[in-house]
Formats: sequence, structure tokens, C-alpha cells
Amino acid sequence: MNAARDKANHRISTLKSLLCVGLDADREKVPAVFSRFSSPVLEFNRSVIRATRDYAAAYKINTAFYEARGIEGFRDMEETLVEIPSECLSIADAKRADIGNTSRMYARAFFEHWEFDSVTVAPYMGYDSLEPFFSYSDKLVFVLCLTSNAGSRDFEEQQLEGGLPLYRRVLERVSQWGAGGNGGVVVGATKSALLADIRNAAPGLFFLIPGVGAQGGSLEEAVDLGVDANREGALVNISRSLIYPPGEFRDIAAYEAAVSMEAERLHSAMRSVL
Ligand SMILES: O=c1ccn([C@@H]2O[C@H](COP(=O)(O)O)[C@@H](O)[C@H]2O)c(=O)[nH]1
Repeated sequence: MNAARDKANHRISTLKSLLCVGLDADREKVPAVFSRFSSPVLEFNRSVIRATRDYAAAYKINTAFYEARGIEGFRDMEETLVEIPSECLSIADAKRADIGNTSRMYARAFFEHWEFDSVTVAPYMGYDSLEPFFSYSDKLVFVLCLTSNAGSRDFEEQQLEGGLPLYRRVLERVSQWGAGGNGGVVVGATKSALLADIRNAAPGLFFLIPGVGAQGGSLEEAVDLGVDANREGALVNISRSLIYPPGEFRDIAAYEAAVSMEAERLHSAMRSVL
């Protein structure tokens, strides 16, 4: 039993959706109709959540977009968290990890202070840097495994002695560290040729799959190859192509209608694969 995992799987199976809405709120890209508010980013996020809540299984806050704006960004992040529907998984895409005592502070920040259900972490510093996150048995810890960017070739796809690529070693280790149910990995949708193999090697891990939409990954492949044997256990993140629909919006209702229409389209494509 793991509260975060159970919540995500319950939502995935009842809604037949793996949709994780990426709240990558870039102040420069927030449509002009939100400018009149004292906190345009917060109102923008509220609108995105209203427009997608019937289709979403999770919301991912990429902390960089909030940290970049200092105290105001942190305030927007904190107030956005309150708006995330309780039946949806909240993910802090923070990509943290450091020596143990520092990681403990990161884990406390994301899991206790902000009460996120899950967080993304980087494996490079090894187990002692990740143990503080894995010690939370009711949360989900998503470890970067095979990321969606071209730079995954620089380290992740490099072969270790014996020929095993580094990302496969990460997968093996996370399967052990997260054996209690809180283990997850990030695998890019742009690497769908390797996705079936990765899923076979780690049947019990939760998958977070970014890279559909703006990065060109296939939605259908991400869903079909990413899910576990129960057709759950995976989330497909979509940020820019969902929250920044093309065009000018005369009012907030028009913006929400455009986002809602795209979320419905994504949901229906996912449902037909599931
Ligand atoms: O391998 C990775 C890991 C994380 N991300 C993050 O996911 C979203 C993707 O945004 P899009 O606009 O849908 O491309 C973003 O927050 C990334 O930082 C990733 O893309 N790839």
C-alpha cells in the first residue's frame, strides 16, 4: 500500500486517463487576458486546472518556472498547489538530490512543507542522496532514468563495463530501492523505441513520461508501452502544447475553452489506447 501510488492508479483506472498536466507557467507566455490580475500566473494556473480537471490524473509543477521568479513565484506555486484536485497526483518536478543531510531537507520541503505527493530526483549521486526521499513510504519518487532530451546520450545511454547502458543500471537500482511501492522513473516519450524494453525490465515501477506535444513524442506509444500489466502505473505529461494553445483570447472563458478542448482530445486518444 502506498497512498500516492494508489491515488494515481485509482484516478487512472476510473477516468481511463494518464494525462499529467504540466503547469510550466512561463510569465512571458501567459496570455494577455490574465494581465489584469495582481498574480497573473496564479490566475492562469487556476484557469488551466478548471479547464483540465475532468480529464487529468495528475498535475506536475516544474519548480524552475516558479523559482525563477523568487518569492512571488514560490507564493504562486504554494497557492497553485491548493487548487490541484485532491483526487489527482501532485508532482514536484524539481530534479533534486544531494548529500544525505541536504537531501533530507529537500525531501522535507517537498513532502512535508508543500505536501506534494511525489517529486522528481536525479540519480547521479547514488543511494545515500536518494534514501531521504525513498524513506517516505506513502509518496512516489520519480528518478530520472532515460530523459527526453538529446543529451541523454552523454551519460544515460553510455554503456558501462559489460555493455549495460547506464539508464538500465538506474532502472535496476530504482526497482530495488522502490520495492516497497514508492519507486518511479522518468522515461522520455521521445525514446519510445526503448520504452517496451524498459517497462519489461521494471514491471513494478511507476512511469512518468514527458515529451509528448512540443517535443514530438507519440502519445499513443507513450500510453501503450508505458503502462504496467494492469494498464495503469504511468502518467504522460503534456505542458506547452496544452497550456499555451495558439491564438489570441478575448476573455478567460475563451482561453479555458481552447485548453479544455485539447485536454478532451488527449483524454479521448488515451482512452482509446487503454
Ligand atoms: O526527461 C525529461 C524530464 C522532464 N521533462 C519536463 O517535462 C515537461 C515537458 O514539457 P513540454 O512542454 O510538454 O515539452 C517540462 O517541465 C520538462 O522540464 C522533460 O521534458 N523531459
